Amino acid sequence: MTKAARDLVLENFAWIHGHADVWAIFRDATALNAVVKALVEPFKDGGITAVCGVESRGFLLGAAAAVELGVGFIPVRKGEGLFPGEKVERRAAPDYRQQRNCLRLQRHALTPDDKVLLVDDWIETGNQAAAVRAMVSECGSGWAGCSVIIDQLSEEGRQAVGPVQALLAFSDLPLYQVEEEAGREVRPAVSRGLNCWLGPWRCPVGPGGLTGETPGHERDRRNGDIASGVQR
Ligand SMILES: O=P(O)(O)OC[C@H]1O[C@H](OP(=O)(O)OP(=O)(O)O)[C@H](O)[C@@H]1O
Ligand SMILES: Nc1ncnc2[nH]cnc12
Repeated sequence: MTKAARDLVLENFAWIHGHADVWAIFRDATALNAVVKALVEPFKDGGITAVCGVESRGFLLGAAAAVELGVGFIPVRKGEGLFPGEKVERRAAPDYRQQRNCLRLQRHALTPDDKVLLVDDWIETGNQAAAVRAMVSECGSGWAGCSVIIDQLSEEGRQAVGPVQALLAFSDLPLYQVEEEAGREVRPAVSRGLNCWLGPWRCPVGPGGLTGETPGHERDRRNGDIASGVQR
């Protein structure tokens, strides 16, 4: 019997230092194949004309989903990379790491005849998806919704992104075993990830203090524990 996509996701998913390693799912040929097929299945007869994907995990999954659906792929760039032609742009509201991304889509990629499906690995605040939806709408195209591996949306976030199909809910993921990874007892293994980055920090030490970015300092949102001692 063929293993279900969600089982293969759970088999391959890993936490590394509190961060979700979704890339591990893509490394496994069987998991990747099953996941892509499962992501598009609910939309097979939905009249989708294009799949959108947000850089970078969304590029990989979105392009594979587009091939599976037999439609083209529309990239939404998040970085500064070269992207020829006229663009539609949105500064998305903060993502799950409190970062504000400038999302860009090529204006000529969409027409009013299009009906777009956004494919991504994970949706949390929904702010990237909401920004993509707004850009698609600005082009006059239709919106089918989102297909993702992991759904971590709040009810409020869900309103903004339209119908969402997911292979797993966030609560289906294994817990992150903090003390196992550290090899010593640090605190109870209660967390389902430390993915909320604190972003810019300020240390009130020395003349004028110090500032910087602390991607390595994360907060466990589940129990509100500041793991690094750095304050937001
Ligand atoms: O629902 P939101 O809070 O808006 O976040 C969703 C986005 O977060 C992840 O990307 P990430 O920023 O981690 O970039 P990556 O794909 O380059 O790893 C994920 O692939 C989504 O695109
Ligand atoms: N908690 C999370 N970990 C990894 N990628 C994500 N994308 C959205 N939320 C995420």
